Amino acid sequence: MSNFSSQLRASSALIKRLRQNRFPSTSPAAAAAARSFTTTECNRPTIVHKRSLDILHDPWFNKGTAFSMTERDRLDLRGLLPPNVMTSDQQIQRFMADLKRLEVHARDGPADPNALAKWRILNRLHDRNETMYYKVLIDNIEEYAPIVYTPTVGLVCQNYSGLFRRPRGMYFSAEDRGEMMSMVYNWPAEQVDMIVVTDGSRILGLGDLGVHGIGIAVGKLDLYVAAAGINPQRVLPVMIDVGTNNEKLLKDPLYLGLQEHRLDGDEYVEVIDEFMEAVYTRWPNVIVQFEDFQSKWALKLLQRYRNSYRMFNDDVQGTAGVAIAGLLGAVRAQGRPMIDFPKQKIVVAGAGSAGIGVLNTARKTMARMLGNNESAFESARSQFWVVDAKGLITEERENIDPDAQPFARKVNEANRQGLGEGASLVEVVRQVKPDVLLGLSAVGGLFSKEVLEALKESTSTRPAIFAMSNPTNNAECTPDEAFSIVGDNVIFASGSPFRDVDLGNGRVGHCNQGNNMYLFPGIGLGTLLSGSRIVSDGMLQAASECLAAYMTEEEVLNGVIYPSTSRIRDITKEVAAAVVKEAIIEDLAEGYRGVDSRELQRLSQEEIVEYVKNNMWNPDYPTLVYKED
Ligand SMILES: NC(=O)c1ccc[n+]([C@@H]2O[C@H](COP(=O)([O-])OP(=O)(O)OC[C@H]3O[C@@H](n4cnc5c(N)ncnc54)[C@H](O)[C@@H]3O)[C@@H](O)[C@H]2O)c1
Ligand SMILES: O=C(O)C[C@H](O)C(=O)O
Ligand SMILES: [Mg+2]
Repeated sequence: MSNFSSQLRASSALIKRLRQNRFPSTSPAAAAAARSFTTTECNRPTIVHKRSLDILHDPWFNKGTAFSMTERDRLDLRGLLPPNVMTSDQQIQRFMADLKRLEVHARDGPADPNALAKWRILNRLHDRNETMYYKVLIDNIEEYAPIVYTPTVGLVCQNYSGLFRRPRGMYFSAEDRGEMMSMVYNWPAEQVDMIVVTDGSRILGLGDLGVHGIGIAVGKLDLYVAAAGINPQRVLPVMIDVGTNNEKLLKDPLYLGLQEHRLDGDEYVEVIDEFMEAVYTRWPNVIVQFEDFQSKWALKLLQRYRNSYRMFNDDVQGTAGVAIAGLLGAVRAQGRPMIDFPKQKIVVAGAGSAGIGVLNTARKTMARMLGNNESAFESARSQFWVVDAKGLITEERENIDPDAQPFARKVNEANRQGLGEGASLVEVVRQVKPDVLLGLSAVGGLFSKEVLEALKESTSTRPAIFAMSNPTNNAECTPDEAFSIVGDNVIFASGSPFRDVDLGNGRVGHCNQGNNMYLFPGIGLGTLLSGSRIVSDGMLQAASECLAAYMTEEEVLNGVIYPSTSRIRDITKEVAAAVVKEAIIEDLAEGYRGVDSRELQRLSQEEIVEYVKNNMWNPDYPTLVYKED
């Protein structure tokens, strides 16, 4: 508890913080410093140590037909390319014409039957010319995020053995024990800023996909580049292959990973420890994002590493922040102030790492609003009803998961509501009449007609449904079902993208995408640019509050509680700036590159945003200059 209280002391009241500018006005010297250390790197030529075909086959440096004639001469490329020098815009037009051919017979949107074919075309571009790939992605993020990221990335992981062409990222397997410290030097980049690592044990809601889960790390890092502007030469997707418990993969002769059951217990932890030591030895400043580890390990590994390494778990912490921002938006959408959040009755279906992450953070947020003390923390507990595969969790539950224990309903209290241990979701919704129904269960269709009918009796003027499980088929319900059964007034968010619903008479039922993509890129970028050695609770809270405050009053009243993906680069910049600010306030910011902590302290709020913006990579071709090794 004392730890919690000190976090609370470190941060002032939620509402106040949302709009507060706690930074002193800037001195001319600080402003000049901000300008000088934000010079972008892309103006400088890039030195390369290869020429000729080696350049064309290197996606980091290849420009294809956009190599100018002088550059072709300088790099021994004359005659190796068609003679017409193209601009990068012309290249993109040519590429897009090819990509769009697939759309002639396609329904657009998430159920696009050509999604996998589009992924292949984009992946081939990624393999041969990274700059152009990210330009296409950034300029068309709304259209292609669902291809390179959720939901198509799930399909890619499921079909990875057939789709695999060139490797991307690094694989550390149980067979590599004792070798990782040297293996890590096989990666060609001297500098790595961001690693996304998975062990493939719980990919989206698709279960254990073993080594094929590498696709999720690649997809997350695509967003790091596209949304956060992390330099693509400084990202590293990692798969830790400790085996798989997926019986189909164990028997599949075409499976690409270790065909043995997963390591467990101390043996498992030793592998992850060795990996962490190796990557932090080579790249002491790297940030490691843990992704799609099964819940059994996700929370334990987070506790193990979070105070000693610069790391976070996206499914636990990123998801929690996105959910809180959405929950606060849902309160505002009812025409009530955010401070009413502690009055919300919330039913959560799913008590895995994602559900528990949301519950812990929501409870702390309520407690802060209620007065930041133990009794506030205790009273916040009673706002949650948690249902897992065995039904309502009460204190009567045998062998209760210690992480779910704090949310078990007291038996007397549950009985008074006509509920008992293991009560079904529909019974719970009927009796509780919640304001919010939030799903992180990975069970598609869990919010059945019966459950949604029961939600019609909600005591809220505007009930909210968060069907957050991924990919599309795992969503607890669709927006069509939500609006048609519960009513036009409902607030709806889903983890995977769905189309808005036509409610007739020109009215639209808005489908929000409640996905951790709105936070993890900004958390990573903000941590990087602040130089904080850890990712603190305060930094995560600042990220979440920034997302909550991003939506205007008018938007939330119209049921829009998350921004559209087309704004993801802007929201990520703001989130990163909020994270940098919080790191400065908490005295965690040690600086980044030429910028030391004192210089960071002197920056005004606007300058921090500028600092972040100027350090975001843009997909422009640099001039290449050859030098011998
Ligand atoms: N939208 C997002 O940003 C986001 C972020 C993280 C995770 N997720 C999604 O959340 C889902 C869960 O992730 P996790 O790591 O917590 O998984 P998990 O498998 O560890 O947890 C699933 C939980 O759901 C419960 N459950 C299963 N069947 C149920 C039922 N019939 N009724 C109620 N509860 C039931 C299980 O008992 C368990 O507690 C996945 O689909 C994942 O894609 C979404
Ligand atoms: O990957 C996503 O789309 C969100 C989340 O991290 C998940 O595991 O479902
Ligand atoms: Mg995930």
